[in-house]
Amino acid sequence: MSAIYDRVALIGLGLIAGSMAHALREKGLAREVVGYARSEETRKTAREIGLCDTVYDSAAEAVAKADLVVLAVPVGAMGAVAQDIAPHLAKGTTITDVGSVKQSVIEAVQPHLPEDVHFIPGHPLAGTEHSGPRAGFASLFENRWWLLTPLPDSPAAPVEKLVGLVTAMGAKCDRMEAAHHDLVLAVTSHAPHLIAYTMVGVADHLRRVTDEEVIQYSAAGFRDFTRIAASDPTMWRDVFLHNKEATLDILGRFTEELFTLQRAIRMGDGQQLHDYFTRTRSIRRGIIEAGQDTEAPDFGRGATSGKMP
Ligand SMILES: NC(=O)c1ccc[n+]([C@@H]2O[C@H](COP(=O)([O-])OP(=O)(O)OC[C@H]3O[C@@H](n4cnc5c(N)ncnc54)[C@H](O)[C@@H]3O)[C@@H](O)[C@H]2O)c1
Ligand SMILES: O=C(O)C(=O)C[C@]1(C(=O)O)C=C[C@@H](O)C=C1
Repeated sequence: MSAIYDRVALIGLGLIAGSMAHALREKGLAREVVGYARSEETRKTAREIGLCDTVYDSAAEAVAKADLVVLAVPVGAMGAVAQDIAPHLAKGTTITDVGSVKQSVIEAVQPHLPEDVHFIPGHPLAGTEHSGPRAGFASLFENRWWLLTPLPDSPAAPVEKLVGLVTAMGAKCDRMEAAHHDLVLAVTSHAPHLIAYTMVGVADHLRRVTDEEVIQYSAAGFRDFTRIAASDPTMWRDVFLHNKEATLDILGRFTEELFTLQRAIRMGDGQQLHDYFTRTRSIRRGIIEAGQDTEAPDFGRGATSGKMP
């Protein structure tokens, strides 16, 4: 593939920026990929593994002459990074970010940027529980959604160019309004992470009274929770603090549903439980049929019965 940008500057060299570096270089989508991370240790590791063409000791040097700058730091650090790089951005540069929350990032970043650059917020819906410069891999974005939340005055050409880049990395691109993004992700990503963290916390308390049995005999369902609950603490602290309203709204609804199921168990209402689980099973099957979970086994699609056995 031919290069789409001349010089891409990645700010923050963890899982997402690292995966972008691998994908961009493997597919030849940028003539030069440069980077910067705040910690000296991260920069050292990135140099050792040859993550970028050049890793700079300052964000200012990294963004100079870049035609695309990607902010790939925790959501709570985006504003300070934007302030730091703003005086060094070339006219006409596109700035995007990969933060898991969009409204608060826009509020934190946009005021610092000069008028002659194009800010196009974004969010790849792809990740793992791993973090840091060694965690990235080129295929992370393949067949995954990459949402862009362009601002009302974002000109079409830079947006189209960025759509071209993310699709060339293998992602499926969609555009969305930032507030809507934050509500959707509160349901599909943020609240589920908090529930996983909580469930593993509960098991950890229990472990102390059951002498390691909870861990020793942990079943597959619980193990899936532990994978999610191993995700980066800084990243997730920032997600919850910056998508407060939507997450609290969804957690309120979650608590209501939980009480309903709790009551059904207490009352021995098997039909209610069965109906509920039948509905949720069909959601899982819908996701698989839509091709969103390519690793899931085919478990006899369409065989759902609404009746209790
Ligand atoms: N991990 C995921 O599953 C995932 C998925 C999609 C989007 N995101 C978002 O992408 C962003 C990066 O996440 P990640 O998983 O790559 O995190 P990560 O922890 O792997 O990497 C973050 C990097 O940012 C650097 N950093 C932190 N503060 C900095 C600062 N002030 N200035 C410069 N560098 C700084 C760290 O040194 C680290 O190299 C976050 O905003 C996160 O919400 C994460
Ligand atoms: O697969 C995982 O480990 C993830 O949690 C990735 C995941 C998610 O799907 O919730 C996490 C946060 C992001 O902002 C986007 C993707």
